[in-house]
Amino acid sequence: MEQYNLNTREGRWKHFGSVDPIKGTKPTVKEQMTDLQSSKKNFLFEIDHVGIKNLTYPVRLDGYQTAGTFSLSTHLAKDEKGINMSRILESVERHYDNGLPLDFKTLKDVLITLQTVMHQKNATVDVEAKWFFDRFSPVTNLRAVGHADTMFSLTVEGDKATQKSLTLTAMVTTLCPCSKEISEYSAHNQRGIVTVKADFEPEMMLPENFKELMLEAMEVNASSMLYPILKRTDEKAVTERAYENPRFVEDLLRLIAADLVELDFIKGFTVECRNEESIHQHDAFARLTYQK
Ligand SMILES: Nc1nc2c(ncn2[C@@H]2O[C@H](COP(=O)(O)OP(=O)(O)OP(=O)(O)O)[C@@H](O)[C@H]2O)c(=O)[nH]1
Repeated sequence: MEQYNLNTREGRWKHFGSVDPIKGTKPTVKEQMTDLQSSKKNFLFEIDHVGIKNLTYPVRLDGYQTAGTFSLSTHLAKDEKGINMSRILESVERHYDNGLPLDFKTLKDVLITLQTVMHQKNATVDVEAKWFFDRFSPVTNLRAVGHADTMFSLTVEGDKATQKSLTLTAMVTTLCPCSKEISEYSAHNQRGIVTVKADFEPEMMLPENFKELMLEAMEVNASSMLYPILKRTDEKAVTERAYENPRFVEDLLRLIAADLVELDFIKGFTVECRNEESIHQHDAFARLTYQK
């Protein structure tokens, strides 16, 4: 059996079974390599979306650097075999600045770059990321960091956006009206998860605080909001507020919808409320879609 020098990395690798590369016959220089993706003939179908999913990349949202999960794609014409996928990351990198700024303007710039380098007629991005913001306790006014989940979604064709939406997911408290009504004391309550997907006019400027306005509609209509820090005076306040504002999952859904109807920059929405029931093992939910 061959003896290797175990005092070197290479020797140890061979000792553990690594072998030398073979003398290959295929080109090693890019210009001589076949570019299969760029072959042209009738490939039967055009493709609506082809690209990458589950790309984790740093984003910057309202002063916080956080992790974004990206899906990026383009159209593909019928006579083209494949896209050049490496160009997707190159397009993101071109707009990267200590994290990709997570706003519709930057996403549009990325998509225009992507569409151009791919020579395709449109491009789409979905980015999911945590949104962190200041949250002050209701009585003691102590600052701490709260969060909600976002998904920014955008499509461009040429230099115009053709689809633009934001999905926000936030947690709230709901106190059961039925339980309050029938019980001698107390009322059961639960953590509710509210998701709103708001569609915007693709080329319309949004108010600077569009995320805050949507989040406010989702939180203030609940029995109580959630806070990172609560001292005893705060805890008393949120407990009593919840008791004063009981909500079925249907109530919360309809009250949020009424607020969203009043937000002019939203042209249509889907809202879903899901209560993690504290007296059941299952959840309660309600959902509605509305076009203005
Ligand atoms: N189209 C396509 N590409 C894939 C697939 N799976 C992996 N790849 C990618 O193929 C890429 C390499 O191809 P290209 O991006 O075309 O590389 P290239 O031709 O050297 O790049 P350019 O110089 O920009 O043309 C790698 O980034 C792989 O991730 C697939 O199913 N379809």
